[in-house]
Amino acid sequence: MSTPAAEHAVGRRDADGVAARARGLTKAYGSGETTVLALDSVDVDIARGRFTAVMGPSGSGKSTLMHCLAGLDTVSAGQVWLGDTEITGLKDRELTRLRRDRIGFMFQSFNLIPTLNAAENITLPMDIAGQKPDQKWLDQVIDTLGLRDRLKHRPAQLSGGQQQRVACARALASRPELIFADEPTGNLDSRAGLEVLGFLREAVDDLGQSVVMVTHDPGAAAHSDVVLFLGDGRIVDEMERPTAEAVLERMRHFSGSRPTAGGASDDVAVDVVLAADSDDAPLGASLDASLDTLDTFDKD
Ligand SMILES: Nc1ncnc2c1ncn2[C@@H]1O[C@H](COP(=O)(O)OP(=O)(O)OP(=O)(O)O)[C@@H](O)[C@H]1O
Repeated sequence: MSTPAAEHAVGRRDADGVAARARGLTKAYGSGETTVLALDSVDVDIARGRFTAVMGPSGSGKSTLMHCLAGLDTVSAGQVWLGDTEITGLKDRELTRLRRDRIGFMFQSFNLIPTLNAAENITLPMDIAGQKPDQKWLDQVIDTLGLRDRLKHRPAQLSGGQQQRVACARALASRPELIFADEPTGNLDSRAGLEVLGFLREAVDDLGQSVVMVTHDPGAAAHSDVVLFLGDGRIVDEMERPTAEAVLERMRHFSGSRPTAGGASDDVAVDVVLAADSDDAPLGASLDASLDTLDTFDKD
């Protein structure tokens, strides 16, 4: 999945400002002796119109950072903004509306509703919100993602890659200010994963979207404009125009990396980069995941 940074244009950095921002962002889980400091006073700017990857060893705080930036989790201290809106301190109802109207989500598990076809899944968040999609934009997204002839198919009738493309279209449908993608290629074989990364890249380059992607895969991170490296709840490094090799090298030298259940995190990264193509993409989205989706796009 290695793509030299030079192969793609750098997203429109700085020109359009900051899509999300955090200052002194601190998140602690638990209390007393069992407190875990998942994020330790993080300052970060997520540039608008760029593709940002977040990497780091298991337990370094990647998901927590994404959840706090997306208003899916509360913070212990510090401030978070989406564009000019400070989201820390918003009430649940306001946060739900902000997520629904201004943020797109992609998850490793696709989170599609099994009983709805692709077209219905794509517009579900907007349907729930009572919003009418901009048909011209929607057509552009559907064609860019190559989903035109799959719109009537249900998730079980689609490959894993196609399901993730539907999830990508769903995230793009309302033209959100920022798309958060949590391991979007984690359940895909490397060919389908490459495709999805290519579409995220196009969403940034051709459609002007802003994307933040959490990944363990240096090959996936190489599709981004900039990689933020987390270690022990802090941003410890940043890499512009990453290549898979440079990211892998950086990960190897990580200090404070914590072992995962399956082995050291660096080994995971190496495995993913070296993994051979496989055609056995997992199919089907679980009902639990689908219910999570409904929660995420909750009505107000
Ligand atoms: N709900 C929770 N309760 C207690 N501790 C938590 C909770 N969620 C996360 N943590 C802890 O916070 C730290 C950061 O977790 P986080 O999931 O953000 O890491 P990560 O970098 O995304 O990890 P991974 O790569 O394994 O998904 C970890 O030590 C984790 O155990």
